[in-house]
Amino acid sequence: MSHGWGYGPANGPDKWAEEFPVANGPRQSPINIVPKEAKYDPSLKPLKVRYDPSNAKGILNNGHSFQVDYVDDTDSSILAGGPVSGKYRLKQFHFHWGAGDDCGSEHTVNGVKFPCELHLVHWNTKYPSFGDAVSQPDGLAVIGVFLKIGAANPRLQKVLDNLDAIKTKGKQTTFSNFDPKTLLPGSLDYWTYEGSLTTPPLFESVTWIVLKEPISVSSSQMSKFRCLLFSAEEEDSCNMVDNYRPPQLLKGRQVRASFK
Ligand SMILES: NS(=O)(=O)N=C1NCCCN1
Ligand SMILES: [Zn+2]
Repeated sequence: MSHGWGYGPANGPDKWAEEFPVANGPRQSPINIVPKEAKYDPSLKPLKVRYDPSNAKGILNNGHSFQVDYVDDTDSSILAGGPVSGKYRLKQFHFHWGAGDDCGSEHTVNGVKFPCELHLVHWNTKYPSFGDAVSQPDGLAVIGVFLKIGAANPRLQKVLDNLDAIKTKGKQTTFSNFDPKTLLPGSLDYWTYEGSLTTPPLFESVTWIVLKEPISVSSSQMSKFRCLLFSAEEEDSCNMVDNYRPPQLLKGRQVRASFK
């Protein structure tokens, strides 16, 4: 690829394998989840999630999405239990969304796309850092949460209120005192499978934990996501929309359910 990866016709998901051949690997993400084909696993533990709001550090337009970064030098914001062994530290959360309310999520359920999907990215503390963990087969655990059009979400709005300050690629601003647990639905029932990063370098290092229950977002709130730009301040403007990879082949993987 003569230019960086992205989501356009010249540098989008269909082209990623040219620079990142693992794109055609055996455990790529996202996938289409078929609930009737997911096996209930009674040995799966409940998810344990505890975040310290004071660990919130900043919010960044990285040119592909926007992310909220967390201080991860202690075990104060942790995911444990569920399908993972040990403790995974929260690194950041970000979203994927569509140009309209009819698409945008990366995972799908029975082929249904949601308008947006939240990813909370955690790394395995058996490794010294995120950078070390990101390429290990048990290095990351990402919680995926679907957003469904409905009532405006006041907890999400606290994040969206900061997007005007990071409109263009590379812009960042401080973002403090935010507990991402407030973005989770009431039920922590989940599907889980072994997969990958959904963006380059597409490392096959992710234990995916996709929550069954969506959270709400209003159509007006979705419009705020779409005001962000893929482009930098001095470049021609390109709206940040459709920043999602489509579902990939399951290649024999089992999807397990934490619920009956
Ligand atoms: N969408 S994803 O699978 O979370 N992909 C990621 N890539 C870079 C590091 C964080 N996450
Ligand atoms: Zn993601």
